[in-house]
Amino acid sequence: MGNRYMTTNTSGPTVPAVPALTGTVQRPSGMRAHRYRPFEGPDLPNRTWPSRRLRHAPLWCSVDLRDGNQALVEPMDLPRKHLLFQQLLRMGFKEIEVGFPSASQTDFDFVRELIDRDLIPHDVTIQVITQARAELIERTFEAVSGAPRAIVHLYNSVSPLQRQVVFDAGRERIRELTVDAVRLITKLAAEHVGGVLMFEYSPESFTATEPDYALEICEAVMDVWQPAEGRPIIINLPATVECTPANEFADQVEWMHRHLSRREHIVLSVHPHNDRGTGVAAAELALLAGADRVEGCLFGNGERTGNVDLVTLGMNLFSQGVDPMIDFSDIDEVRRVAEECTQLPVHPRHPYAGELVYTAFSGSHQDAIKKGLDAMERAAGLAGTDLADTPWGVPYLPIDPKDVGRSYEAIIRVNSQSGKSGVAYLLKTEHGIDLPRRLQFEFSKVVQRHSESSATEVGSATVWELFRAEYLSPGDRLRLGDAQDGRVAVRLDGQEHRLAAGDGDAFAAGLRELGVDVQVLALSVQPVDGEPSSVAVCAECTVDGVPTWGVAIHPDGAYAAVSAVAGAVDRAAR
Ligand SMILES: CC(=O)SCCNC(=O)CCNC(=O)[C@H](O)C(C)(C)COP(=O)(O)OP(=O)(O)OC[C@H]1O[C@@H](n2cnc3c(N)ncnc32)[C@H](O)[C@@H]1OP(=O)(O)O
Ligand SMILES: CC(C)C(=O)C(=O)O
Ligand SMILES: [Mg+2]
Repeated sequence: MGNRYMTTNTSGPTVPAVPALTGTVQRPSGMRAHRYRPFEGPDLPNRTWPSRRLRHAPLWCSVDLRDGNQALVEPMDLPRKHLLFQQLLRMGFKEIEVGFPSASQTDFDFVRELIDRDLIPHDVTIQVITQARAELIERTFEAVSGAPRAIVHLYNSVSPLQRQVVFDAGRERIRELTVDAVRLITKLAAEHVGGVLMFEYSPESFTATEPDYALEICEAVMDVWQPAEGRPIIINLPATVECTPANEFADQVEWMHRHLSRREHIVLSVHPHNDRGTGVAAAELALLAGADRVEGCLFGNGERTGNVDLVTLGMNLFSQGVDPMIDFSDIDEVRRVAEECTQLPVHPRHPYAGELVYTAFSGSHQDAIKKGLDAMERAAGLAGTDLADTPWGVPYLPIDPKDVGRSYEAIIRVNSQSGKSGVAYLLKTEHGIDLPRRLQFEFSKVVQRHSESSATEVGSATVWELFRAEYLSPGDRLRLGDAQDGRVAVRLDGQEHRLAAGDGDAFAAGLRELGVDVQVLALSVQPVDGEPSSVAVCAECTVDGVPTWGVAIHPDGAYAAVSAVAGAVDRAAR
């Protein structure tokens, strides 16, 4: 059965959608959609990628120092390149494209410094890119001379559009140009002094290229390089401009994966960009479709809308219980270094790393998070395990912020969208006071009134000030004095008395004898950390038949109970 909302099929024209159920009729926008055509990918009726699952991390290659760098307003200078390189090493990247040394003196010098100053760990491979032009290839080999492990990465665009408008050449000519470049690289690689030299080929604009031609050109490249045991080749399939939905990219990758010869000697790599905003999805589906390796940048820096974001990709694996093989445990430091090197801010809502992504303002989210965290603590206590090793299950928080080096401090922030639980969470975590549920309702209205009138966020210091002003500051009707010999001094409506101070109930009985209509419904008592350690008492009372709360904090528990009841009477008169 067809999808009732479908507006096109692959062969027919676009027709306006007419959703039958809601009665809504959508009108054509008048935008010039007729100028654009979908790219026709390979026909792959028996695709296998949809039923696969990602169970392990791919090989990662950071291209921050090349593709990310070439997209910056001010490309990185040497100190910034070193800073980012060191950060990538700390995170555990083992393949790092460090530049385009034939294109810029800075990149050339950077590669030379890495090699000459012995800055490349023995298990790390640097990668350098070059166009298919002899003088640029020769200069590239000069740059990597003496490198212990290096990948020379050759690219040239093979799409029909670029063949026509950039190179003014047909398929044959482009293949010759490519093969000539690979011959030169093969020769220079054989002469390479130093260590291991590997080769990567990218048919640039792969996603906009006829599949049979992309395959033909990769086969021609391999005929020259002759990949074999111990002599692999990296075939990198770039979505230079992301121009297909992620599922179609997956089809393209699976098609290549199945058709490439010598597959066992190929590291099949993908290089997604993010023009449609689906770079991460494209990379994930490409891995299901047979790719072994992903090239991308931290936080999705790169040309236009960026390269695929390696942080999101890696953390997506992590959140499914798969070790990403990259260390994101200090995400704020990674973000700080990336921002310093690229001079680009990371969005506050950036997945896993943005300033606001572990923060809830809205009441129902805060309530669920608070309950989830409480349940986690109980579960850890019952199992006798460390909270950090307890299976994670907190609503609205896909991962434990502590796993990326964040604290719980910013999880709940209060504004006019917040409810009782957020306010209660702040009082509990910042001041150690666990409000009884009905008091949470009462006090959250005080906070709500304040946030609506100020139209701002209410920080935890303000919540505490509001709490003190509401519950802990004496008013005019009833004030307590010293307690002595089981009795407490009271000033009620301007008259001095001494009443029994045994507990809240006895004190309330004394007040009733003085004509105050007060009943104690419940007293909640809890210890509060501090110097000296104190007791907090929340007294649920009725005064003149009206439910009213009083709160007191005091080192002496009995005095705190009396004081809380006095507070309720005093508040009722305000
Ligand atoms: C998708 C990608 O990210 S690819 C990487 C792109 N990165 C960069 O371009 C950053 C660094 N680039 C540069 O500094 C320069 O472009 C250089 C040094 C590589 C070349 O500079 P120039 O010779 O001045 O050429 P220009 O910058 O105008 O590049 C266009 C020329 O390169 C040719 N070209 C583009 N790509 C390739 C390629 N992969 N192989 C061979 N020639 C190519 C074009 O056909 C054009 O040649 P033409 O002038 O004869 O028509
Ligand atoms: C792999 C290279 C050439 C690239 O950056 C791209 O095609 O996007
Ligand atoms: Mg790119």
